[in-house]
Amino acid sequence: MTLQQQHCEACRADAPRITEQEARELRPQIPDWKQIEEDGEERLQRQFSFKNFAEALAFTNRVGDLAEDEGHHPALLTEYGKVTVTWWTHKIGGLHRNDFICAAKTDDLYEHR
Ligand SMILES: C[C@H](O)[C@H](O)[C@H]1CNC2=NC(N)=NC(=O)C2=N1
Repeated sequence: MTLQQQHCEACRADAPRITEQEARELRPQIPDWKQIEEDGEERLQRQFSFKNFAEALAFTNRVGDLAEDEGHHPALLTEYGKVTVTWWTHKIGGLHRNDFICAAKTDDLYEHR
C-alpha cells in the first residue's frame, strides 16, 4: 500500500521514532521533500509554488483539512505564490511514519489542485 493510501495512527508520547532504515525505504515515495533538523528535531519540509496568494491560501486550507482529518498537524508558512509545509511529530520530537504519510498526502493535494 502506498503512503498516500495509508492513514495516520493516533500520536502517542511513547511512539517509536522512524528508523533510518524505514526512512530510507520511504523517502523515494516523497522525493520532493527534504529532511531537515530544526530545534534539534528531524522534520520533513517542502515548498510548493503557486500563481498568487489566493491559490497559496486555498492550498493551505486544504492541507489544514487533511490535518484535521488525520489528527496530525503541520507547520504552514503561507506567502505570496508559495507555501512551506513542515511535518514532524511534536509528541516524540521527531519523525514518525505519520509524517511520511502526511507528506505523501500533501503531494496528492498539490498534484490535484
Ligand atoms: C490531542 C491531539 O490528537 C494530539 O495533540 C496530536 C495533534 N496533532 C499532532 N500533530 C503533530 N504533528 N504531532 C503531534 O504530536 C500531534 N498530536
